[in-house]
Amino acid sequence: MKQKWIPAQTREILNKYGITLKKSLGQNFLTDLHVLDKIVRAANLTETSGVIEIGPGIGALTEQLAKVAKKVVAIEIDHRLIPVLNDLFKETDNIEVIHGDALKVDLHQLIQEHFQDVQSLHVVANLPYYVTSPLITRLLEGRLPLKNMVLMIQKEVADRLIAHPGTKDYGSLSVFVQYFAEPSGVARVPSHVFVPRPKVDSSVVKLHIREKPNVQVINEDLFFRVVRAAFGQRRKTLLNTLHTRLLSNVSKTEVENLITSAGIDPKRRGETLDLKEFAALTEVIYTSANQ
Ligand SMILES: C[S@@+](CC[C@H](N)C(=O)[O-])C[C@H]1O[C@@H](n2cnc3c(N)ncnc32)[C@H](O)[C@@H]1O
Repeated sequence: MKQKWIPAQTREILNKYGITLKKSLGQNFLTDLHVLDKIVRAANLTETSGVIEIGPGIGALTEQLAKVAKKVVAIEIDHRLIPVLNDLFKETDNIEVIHGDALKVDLHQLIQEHFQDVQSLHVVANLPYYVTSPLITRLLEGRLPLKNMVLMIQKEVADRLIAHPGTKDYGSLSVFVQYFAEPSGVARVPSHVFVPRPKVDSSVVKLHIREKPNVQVINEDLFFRVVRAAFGQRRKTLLNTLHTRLLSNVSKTEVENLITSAGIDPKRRGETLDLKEFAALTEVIYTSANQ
């Protein structure tokens, strides 16, 4: 049966299977074909694309993705939804439903097993809000062979992903995401298109995965430690926060000299630095520690 993905029908499916939605799993289901279509179009899928969907719910987005992509593999944590998805898609041969936790599933293995025959790979999801940051981190850090990710997330988090240096939303998550990807906003989504309505506003963002990271860094682990330290105390100068949070084993004057030698004013605040400046800072710290 073709679904219309309107609220009444979503409730009907849930009633039929005796499912009450769990807030703890971020279960706010999309019930608007226009929004679903916007998400799918943003991913630039073709008939040779593979899609990993996280949290298919009762399959609203899954169905639209499968109409354009070669194959969709959808990972759903809630076992109660698996029979719903299997029933809905029993006649659709390019959708595979996996019961599992997207934070734990071995995604490299999943790609090996399911996506040998695709020309581009995408992650598309209306993400459960409680795992947004850990999931984005896992997907990017894993260096999966992705072309892009199109994600519906909480508006506040979306604003952080695309934020520029010196703005209130710019933080370590912005730097992390912008290191691996080029993020852009796709759409604001009003809460009334979900069943049930979430308390927060939502946005769709697209992360175009970079072939190489945005900047070259001498040591990635140190780079991200420098970034986290720099944002650790937002109202303090870079000098104070780096001395307190990362370089307490050397004198303040030495920290000051290091920052200056990276071409940065030690009195600036950490949240004004761009990725190139964080990379330069990492280099001087790394070099001085390894002399
Ligand atoms: C916001 S709903 C989206 C549902 C559907 N894609 C839609 O757009 O209507 C999030 C879905 O993710 C599932 N989920 C929550 N945590 C998960 C996890 N760790 N791994 C996989 N799925 C998860 C929930 O059960 C729910 O079905």
